[in-house]
Amino acid sequence: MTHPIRIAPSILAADFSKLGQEVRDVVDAGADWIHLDVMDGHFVPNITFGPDVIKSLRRYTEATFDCHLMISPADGFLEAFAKAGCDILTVHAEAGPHLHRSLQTVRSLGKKAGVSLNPATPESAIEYVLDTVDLVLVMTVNPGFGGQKFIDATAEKIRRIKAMIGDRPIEIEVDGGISPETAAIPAGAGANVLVAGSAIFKGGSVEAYRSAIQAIRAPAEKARR
Ligand SMILES: O=C(CO)[C@@H](O)[C@H](O)COP(=O)(O)O
Ligand SMILES: [Fe+2]
Repeated sequence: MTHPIRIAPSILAADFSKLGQEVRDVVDAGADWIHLDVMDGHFVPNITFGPDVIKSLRRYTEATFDCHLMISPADGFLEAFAKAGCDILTVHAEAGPHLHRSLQTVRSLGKKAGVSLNPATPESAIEYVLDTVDLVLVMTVNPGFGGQKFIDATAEKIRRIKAMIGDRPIEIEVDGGISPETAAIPAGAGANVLVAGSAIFKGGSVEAYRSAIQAIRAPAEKARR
């Protein structure tokens, strides 16, 4: 199944003092989804924000809220993130012992279920949950921080996941180190959702966001298969 290329700016790199305006601006600039990085200081060595912040951002746009939960365990918070207005809830395969249950819970809350893999986790970790997910998020850096370098070895993992998925309607997302220079690598391997934080928000204006989004989208669309 062919999905469109989607660009999902990560607000981790936005100006936190005016997050609502940043979300509005990046949607005006052509963002398809808004990527929200939730970090707990336990699963990853950084802390960001929780459901209350997401709920307050929901007022600024109707764009899809793509919530990347870097929290462990995640299950006790899924309902709160669903109620806050997340459309996609992605849990890490490494975050808890009952991945299948977490994904079932997300779907029972009426949300799209995503599963994410750290760079060191093999694709076999998600083999038995593929019928329970709408999205696979392949981390192309180690989670926790923006501004890191894209890990080239992840391209092979994306190709393998694409083959495993077959004709299921699952989207493949990549996250970390995505820029105009690297975007063609994951797109050529089979990813269709590209998260980018620093490469988009470093511009600081709607016009700069628009050209950064286009500079990522163009090579990805050219490379995609
Ligand atoms: O989940 C994460 C980091 O853990 C990401 O979503 C980053 O926010 C991506 O930032 P850049 O690598 O694009 O700067
Ligand atoms: Fe992320």
